[in-house]
Amino acid sequence: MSTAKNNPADGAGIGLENVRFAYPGGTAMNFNLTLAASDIVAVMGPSGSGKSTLLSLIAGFETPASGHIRIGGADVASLAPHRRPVSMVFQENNLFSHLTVAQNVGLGRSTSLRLTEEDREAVSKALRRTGLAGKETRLPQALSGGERQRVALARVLIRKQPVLLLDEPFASLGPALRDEMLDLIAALHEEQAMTTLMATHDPRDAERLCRTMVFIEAGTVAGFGPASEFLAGNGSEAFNRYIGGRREKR
Ligand SMILES: Nc1ncnc2c1ncn2[C@@H]1O[C@H](COP(=O)(O)OP(=O)(O)OP(=O)(O)O)[C@@H](O)[C@H]1O
Repeated sequence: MSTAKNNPADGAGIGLENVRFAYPGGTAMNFNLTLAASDIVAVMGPSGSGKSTLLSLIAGFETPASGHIRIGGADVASLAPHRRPVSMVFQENNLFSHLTVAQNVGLGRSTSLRLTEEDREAVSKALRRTGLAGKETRLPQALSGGERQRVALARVLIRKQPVLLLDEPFASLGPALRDEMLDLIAALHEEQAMTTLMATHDPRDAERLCRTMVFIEAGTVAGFGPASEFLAGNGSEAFNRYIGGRREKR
């Protein structure tokens, strides 16, 4: 693993220009957003505002009705999800239940699991890096929730894509595991400098990890700027109302 500090060449800038999308019978969404290469970004906003949809559009799981999505300057609109330079980690179900830990990670190199010696070494290294050495032959159901998410991150590591999308990846974990995972992502970002977007409802996640805030409301980017400013209450009134509501719920 490289110990190099953030190198902008490792991440890719992301640009969404008038990206229009609606689920059948759903509200019209329209996203405009420019993110610098290697930024680490919190995507926050009320439930149902469109955070997961935004990530799915970038990953290619949803197709816009119109507009442009650029990654590293290239329009990725016509590329299938597996051809985009993107890795994505969901809240759960990131792993194939019939494959071992090592095989699930190996999929990051070869979807047919035809792995070279170098690939196998990369898998072992990624498992060591994520604290999973010794668990190579386990099936996902024999792991804790935190371990399963670490397997998903090990796969991200060996894919080495310039963009990482995290859709509430720690929502099902307790506070201690959550902190451990945030630290792991911060360390991976330090090493690989991938442009990272994390959808979360928890301002503490954003505070710990993110430089930039994207605030989504009703299917559009309603706020954008330094995360520290938003979290200090200097972002927008709508963001403060949203965060205030969440703080009262705790
Ligand atoms: N597959 C789908 N088909 C139809 N409507 C959908 C689908 N997925 C999401 N929606 C709707 O689109 C809107 C945006 O959903 P999305 O999941 O992007 O919100 P979110 O901000 O990620 O919410 P949450 O914080 O609750 O995860 C919601 O009104 C949701 O009900």
